[in-house]
Amino acid sequence: MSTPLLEAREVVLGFAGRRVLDRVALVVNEGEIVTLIGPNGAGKSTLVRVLLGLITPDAGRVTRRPGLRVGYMPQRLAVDPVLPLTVRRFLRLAGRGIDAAALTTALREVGAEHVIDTPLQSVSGGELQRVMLARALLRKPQLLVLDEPVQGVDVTGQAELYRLIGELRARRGCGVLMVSHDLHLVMAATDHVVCLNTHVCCSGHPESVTRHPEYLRLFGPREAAALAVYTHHHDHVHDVDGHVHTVACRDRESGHG
Ligand SMILES: Nc1ncnc2c1ncn2[C@@H]1O[C@H](COP(=O)(O)OP(=O)(O)OP(=O)(O)O)[C@@H](O)[C@H]1O
Repeated sequence: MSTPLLEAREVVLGFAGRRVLDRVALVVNEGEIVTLIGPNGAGKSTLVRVLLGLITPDAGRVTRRPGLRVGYMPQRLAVDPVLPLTVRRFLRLAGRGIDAAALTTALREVGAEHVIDTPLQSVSGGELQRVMLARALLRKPQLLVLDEPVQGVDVTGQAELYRLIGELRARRGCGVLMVSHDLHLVMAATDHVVCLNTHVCCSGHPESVTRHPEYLRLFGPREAAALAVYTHHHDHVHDVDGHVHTVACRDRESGHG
């Protein structure tokens, strides 16, 4: 097997003395879709930034394949609402040397060619996510990093976006690391799930994770997941510094909790 695109080991990070990431490990291989799930404030976006090299961890190691081309779709887009900016112009700002053909191709690939001359502020939630995806594709990435790619999109649109992400992976052979809140939809669209709550609570192939007692205890029954309701039952608690205190400890095959 070739070397991973991205690998994190024993990553630790704190903000103002509060631990946000605690000995986190994660691997993304070529052509693999890895999904980070976890409740609000679990450290998902922070971990993504550490993996991208935007934040240096306090301890641990992040290894990216040398010369790795990454297409990053951030969680938030800060665009001045009064700035006259069409989709075409917004995508041009993504980097030097982006020609008209590349721009059209990327938009066509995500099914959003029709909004090319629409002001960015006027596109729908689903169209905006597709435009952001097109922007990430412009770098011809070997790894796509998507932070909540279906936010602001209705359930049907979410399923379509996950299908599109799967198609892009198949067509381009790139790896995908994404952050999601919707367990139900993500389960069908990912190869590997990492459940984060400061530390890795459990991880593995979605099939085995969904059968894993720890997963069931973390996220409740499938119906609850379908409603994207987080019922995060732990056998441990986190103190104000983010440290883990075990309430009832058991050895588990995937992850520690
Ligand atoms: N630059 C920062 N300075 C201080 N604290 C921060 C900073 N960035 C993130 N945090 C804190 O770190 C914790 C993890 O935040 P993060 O955004 O990574 O969580 P998340 O899992 O992505 O949450 P959500 O699902 O709500 O997007 C939060 O408590 C947040 O307030």
